[in-house]
Amino acid sequence: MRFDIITIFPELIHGYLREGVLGRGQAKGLIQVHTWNPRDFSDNAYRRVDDRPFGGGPGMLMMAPPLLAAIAAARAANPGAPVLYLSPQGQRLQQSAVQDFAGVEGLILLAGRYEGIDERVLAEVDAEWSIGDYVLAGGELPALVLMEAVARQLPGLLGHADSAAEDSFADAGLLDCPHYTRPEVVGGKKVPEVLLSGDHARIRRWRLQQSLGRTAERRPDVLAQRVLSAQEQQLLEDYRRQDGE
Ligand SMILES: Nc1nonc1C(=O)N1CCN(Cc2ccccn2)CC1
Repeated sequence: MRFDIITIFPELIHGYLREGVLGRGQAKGLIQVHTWNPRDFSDNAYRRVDDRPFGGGPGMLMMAPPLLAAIAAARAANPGAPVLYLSPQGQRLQQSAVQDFAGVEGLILLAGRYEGIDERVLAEVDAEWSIGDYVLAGGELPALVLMEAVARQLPGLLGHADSAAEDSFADAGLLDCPHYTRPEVVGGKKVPEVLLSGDHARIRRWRLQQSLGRTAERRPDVLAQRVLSAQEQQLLEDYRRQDGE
């Protein structure tokens, strides 16, 4: 899968790509990442990419011509890839969209800076996406968040094949269950005995029950989006009863 990132800070992207799952994905040839710097497409000697907003107002905006030229170059290198603009005005990125993106050949991500971009650039943007209702300094982190979430879904990218499939949100929208590892006792707290039982069916049931209970307690909005099976309803009732004890 090929990602083309349009950014005036390519090092913010390449620096992060040297480590972790994205770095390994590049090394394995599972993903290719290219950056395009609008400054390289600026038609003035100062490589200017921003200017004051018409109508006044604080801050600067990214000018359209360098961005449009960078988008055209990215499209030529990544034909058919949708152009996504990361911005607080976008639709909220959820795991369902991440899984859909994992199925495409390529993505072009536009990382904005300053107070935003000239509105006329949006004629070349297929969709706007937000990683959350807060305002960052630029779109590079959101682009990396989207890329990493998508890359984790690519077959062969993660060490343990199941880990992406077992992602809590990938498990049809439940929060993750508690996890434990050695030592068995920490601060007087023991590992739940079910996890030491070797009874894998019982362990699976316990983990599902914990995920259901946690989701009900912390994210009832997420649980409301899921139709529970009879077994899941029973597990959740038992969880609530134990919790109430
Ligand atoms: N939250 C987010 N989820 O995606 N992107 C963000 C985000 O905060 N940012 C910071 C501002 N940038 C520039 C900007 C400013 C105003 C309007 C449009 N663009 C975009 C990326």
